[in-house]
Formats: sequence, structure tokens, C-alpha cells
Amino acid sequence: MLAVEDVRVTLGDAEILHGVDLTVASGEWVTVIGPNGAGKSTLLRAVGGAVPFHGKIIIDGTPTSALPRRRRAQLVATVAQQPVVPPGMRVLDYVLLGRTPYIAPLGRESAQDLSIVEQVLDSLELRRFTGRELETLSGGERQRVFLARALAQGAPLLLLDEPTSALDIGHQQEVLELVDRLRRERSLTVLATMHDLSIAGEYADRLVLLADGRVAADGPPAQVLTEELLALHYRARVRVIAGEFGPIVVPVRVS
Ligand SMILES: Nc1ncnc2c1ncn2[C@@H]1O[C@H](COP(=O)(O)OP(=O)(O)OP(=O)(O)O)[C@@H](O)[C@H]1O
Repeated sequence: MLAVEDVRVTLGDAEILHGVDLTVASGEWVTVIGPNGAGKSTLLRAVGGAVPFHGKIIIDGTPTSALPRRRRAQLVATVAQQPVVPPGMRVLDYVLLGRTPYIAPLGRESAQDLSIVEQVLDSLELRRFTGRELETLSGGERQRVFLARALAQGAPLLLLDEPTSALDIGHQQEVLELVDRLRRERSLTVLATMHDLSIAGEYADRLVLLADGRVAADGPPAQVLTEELLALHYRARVRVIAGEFGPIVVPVRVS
């Protein structure tokens, strides 16, 4: 579904990604982990078309350089870390924006577009917020609305940049279980970033550890979440315990 080949990104006068290679198979969930500033968001932004890059990104068999914008929006939906929200926008209108790639220029949303949006709002328990302005929602409620817009887009490739950072532990589980269920039901492919390493390992098929703009490790969670790799790249002292759904990473005091 996705191939990232020797991708380099320069922002300002600094090269942030120094030749990243990554593949994600159709239906697979890959989560990019790594310390602050490693380039995780930049990588997702390059795949989503939000920053220019050198190298090659191929989505569903077509290099992005040959993908018209509308077609790309039908293939890739992004939940950014800090999405831009037009002031005064209400939840229903915001989630409907997800249907834009299917609406003809100057056209209006169809009954089918509305029905898709309503289904997504229901699945994320957001119906009661439809008339509210986004600024009046709590951080967690807003984060679910951002996810709703991306799901309404109906794209097979979902890019999630720290999708649960503002959510309490219950909503974290709820949202990740929903994404996982949709992935299975609709064969969605997921490329995410996450800081909670245990949760990252529980949901992803593969983890990619990015450090200083380079891939430092790529493999099943048990292969990447090791005390040695985490000490080396995060300068963190942790214990890794075998859990039912993947390794559990526990920070331990240094002294
Ligand atoms: N527009 C920009 N101009 C210059 N440097 C930038 C720009 N945007 C990001 N950077 C730098 O690129 C590096 C990677 O940023 P990025 O947001 O991709 O990291 P990240 O791994 O997602 O970090 P975090 O875990 O803190 O969210 C950082 O050092 C950041 O300061």
C-alpha cells in the first residue's frame, strides 16, 4: 500500500530526514516511534503531501508525483498533531470536510455523504456534539472529531500522528480499538506515530524506530522494544515485560 524510498526532507536550512525507507503492506498497522524531534511527524507529513521531499513515495502503486490532489485525498486521510480548524466551525461541518474529495467543485454533499458522516459520528460517540463549535470542545472530544473527519474520508491509508495524546486511558482504548476494528472490516492500512511504547506495541504489527531522521530499527514490537534499543535511542532506563498483546515498557528510576 505504501513504499517510502530514500526520502529526504529539508526544513529551513536543516535536513530532517536523511534517506528513510519504509514499506507498509495493505491492511498492516505500522507505528513510528522515536524520541522528540526524530522526524516522525515530518515523515507522516511527507507521506500526506504536506511537505516537499526528495526520494520516492508510492501509494497504492502510484508515485505521489503522478497522483492528482483529489485522487491522493481519496487514498490518504491524515489526523495531524495540530490540525488547523477554521474559526467558528461546527462539528458536523468539520467532519463533512472529510467528504470533500468526493464532492464535485461547487457541488453539495449528497445524502450518502451525510449518512457516512452520521455513521462515523455514531461510532465515535460524537452525535451529541454535532452542533457545537470545535473550540468549545475539550481536548479529547476535539481529538475524536479530528479522527472522525479522517474516517469520513473513507481513504484506505490512514495516517495518525499521535492520535491519542489528548485522550484519557478509556478513550485511548476506545479509539484504538475502533481504528483496529475498521482496519479489519475495511482493510484499512494504518501508519501512526505514538509516544506510549506499550500501546504502540500492542496495536501495531510492526514498529519503526526513527532516531535523528534515520530508521534505527524496523520489525515486530518484541524486536524493537528492547531495553538496549530504548536505552540507546531514548537515553531511558526501562524494564520490558512480556505482555499478553506485546511488550510492556516500564520506566524505572535511575537512582
Ligand atoms: N518548519 C520547520 N523549520 C525548521 N525545522 C523544523 C520545522 N518543522 C520541524 N522542524 C524540526 O524538525 C525536527 C523533527 O520534527 P518532527 O516534528 O518531525 O519530530 P517528531 O519526531 O514528530 O517530534 P515529537 O515527538 O516532539 O512530536 C525537529 O528538530 C523540529 O524542530
